[in-house]
Amino acid sequence: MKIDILTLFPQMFESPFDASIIKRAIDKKLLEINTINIRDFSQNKHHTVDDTPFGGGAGMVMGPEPVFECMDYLREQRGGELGRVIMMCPQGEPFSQGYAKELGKEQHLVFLCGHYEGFDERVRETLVTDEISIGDYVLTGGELPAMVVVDAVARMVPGVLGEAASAEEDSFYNGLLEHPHYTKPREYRGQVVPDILLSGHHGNIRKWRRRQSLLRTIERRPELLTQVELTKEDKAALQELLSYLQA
Ligand SMILES: O=C(NCc1ccc(CNCc2ncc[nH]2)cc1)c1csc2nc[nH]c(=O)c12
Repeated sequence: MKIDILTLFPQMFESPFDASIIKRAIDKKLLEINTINIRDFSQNKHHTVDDTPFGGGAGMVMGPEPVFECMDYLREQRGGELGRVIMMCPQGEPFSQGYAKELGKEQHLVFLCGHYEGFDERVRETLVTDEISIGDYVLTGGELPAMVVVDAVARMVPGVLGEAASAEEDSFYNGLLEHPHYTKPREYRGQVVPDILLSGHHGNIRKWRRRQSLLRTIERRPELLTQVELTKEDKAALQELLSYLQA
C-alpha cells in the first residue's frame, strides 16, 4: 500500500512511523508512506497557504490553490490517477475498525491534513472521496488524526501483523471488550494470577476468557452487545451473570 500525506507539518510524521510495526512494514516494502508539504505548492512569493474567510468571521481558511497544485503534482507522480483522497476533518464520518478494514484493501491512499478552520470548500467538493473524524473533541490540526488512521489501516494490510496477531485480531472483531491479561510473576505484591489460567485446561481457559469479555462488555460498554452475535453458551453465561448481578 502507498500512502501520501499532504500536510503543513511533514516533520510531525517522522517519528511515529519510525518505530515498531509500521517501521517493519515499511522495511518489508508492504507499506510506503510519503509526506508532502502543502506550502511547497503555494504560488505566491510569501508562500502563504491560508487567508481570511469571505463573509468575515474568526480564523483563517486554507486556500484552494496549493492543495489543487499539490494534487496535480501527485496525480502526475502516480501515473495519472489517485486512490481514495481522505480529508481529515471534525465534520467527517467517525472512524472505526470497520472503516480501517475497508481502507486496508486499497492500494493507494491520500490523506489531507487541515489547519486553522479547515480547507476552502472547493477542495472538498472536487478532490475528496472520504471525510474522517477520529472523535468529537477539538484538536489543533489533522495530523494526529491522520497518524491514527494510518496506524489502524496499516495493521489491516496483509502481512503487516504476524499470523498469530492477525488471528487474535479477528477475535477482536467479535465486538466484545478484551478479557484480562496476565504474565509472570504468578504473584506480585500480594496479587495473584487466577488459577484457571495456570490449569492448562484450554477449553476452560477459553470459556473463562469469553465470560470475562462478556462481563467487561456489560459493565463498561453494554451498547456493544447489540452488534455481537452471541452463541448459546454466551447467552447462558449472560443469564448466569445477570442473575448473579441481580442477587
Ligand atoms: O482538523 C482537525 N482538527 C482541527 C480543527 C479543529 C477545529 C476546527 C473548527 N474550528 C472551530 C469550530 N467548531 C465549530 C465551528 N468552528 C477546524 C479544524 C481534525 C481532523 S480529523 C479530527 N477528528 C477529531 N477532532 C479534530 O479536531 C479533527
